[in-house]
Amino acid sequence: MSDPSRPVRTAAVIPAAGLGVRLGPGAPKALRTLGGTPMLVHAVRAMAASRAVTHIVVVAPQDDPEGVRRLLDAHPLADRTGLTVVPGGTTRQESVRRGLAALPDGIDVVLVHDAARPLVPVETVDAVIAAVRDGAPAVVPALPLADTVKQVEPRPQGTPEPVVGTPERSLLRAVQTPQGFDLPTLLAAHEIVVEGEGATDDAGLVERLGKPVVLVPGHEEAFKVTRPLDLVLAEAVLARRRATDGYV
Ligand SMILES: Nc1ccn([C@@H]2O[C@H](COP(=O)(O)OP(=O)(O)OP(=O)(O)O)[C@@H](O)[C@H]2O)c(=O)n1
Ligand SMILES: C[C@](O)(CO)[C@H](O)COP(=O)(O)O
Repeated sequence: MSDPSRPVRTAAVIPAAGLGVRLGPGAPKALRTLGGTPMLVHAVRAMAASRAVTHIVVVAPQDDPEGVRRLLDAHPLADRTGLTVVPGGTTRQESVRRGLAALPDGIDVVLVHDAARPLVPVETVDAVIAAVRDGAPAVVPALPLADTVKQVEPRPQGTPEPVVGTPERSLLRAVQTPQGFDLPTLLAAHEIVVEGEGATDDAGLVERLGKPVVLVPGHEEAFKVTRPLDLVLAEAVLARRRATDGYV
């Protein structure tokens, strides 16, 4: 049983081992720069900006975790935040699992945050942490959709796809990261869901446990850098922050 007099300790796992195929040729996505600074460094700073986060585990591209450690050591964090770097796996789910295995003892709340969402504001991070600390086992930042969504019967690329339905848009949300969990819940979720039958996010694994997942408001600037146009938007957001907020 947990000791109620012990302070809650919060850590963040940052999966950063993806290739960034949709962004096009180049270095692994997390190592590409935004305003001259690697996207991963922005993402690590975004987690460290929350005073609640005491430790960060970065899950690095498999081929060079030592290089990622050197890169992060060259961009030091405040002393209150510990840092571990481990090599990633071939899927996001596997990378997150490796990050969870590297957490230090004594962590109660864990955030999982895509390196590919480098500009999430600290207010969003803190809102997720607060909701987990208030007792929700799984918390996800989310936004309403701007586009109408169609369900289709998939066809090979270039062939028109038949529409089979139009889900009611007001009931849909686009989910972001960081997603926050009480640690035993996320560990249990990763344990029961086998690779290949996974979900595209960690909260999806928790849903399969039958545990409640709740949403808090996401933020437009927490978008995922996925395609080349996202990089243009990220550069613009960063330039505005640097000009107006003294952001580094
Ligand atoms: N094997 C993988 C695949 C993805 N990720 C991480 O999961 C996050 C979300 O993934 P995504 O945006 O899909 O990144 P990529 O897999 O790099 O993109 P793509 O699918 O275009 O290759 C990213 O921070 C990515 O680095 C990871 O740690 N390990
Ligand atoms: C976790 C996530 O960012 C939530 O929107 C998303 O599911 C990751 O998807 P990807 O295809 O791995 O980028």
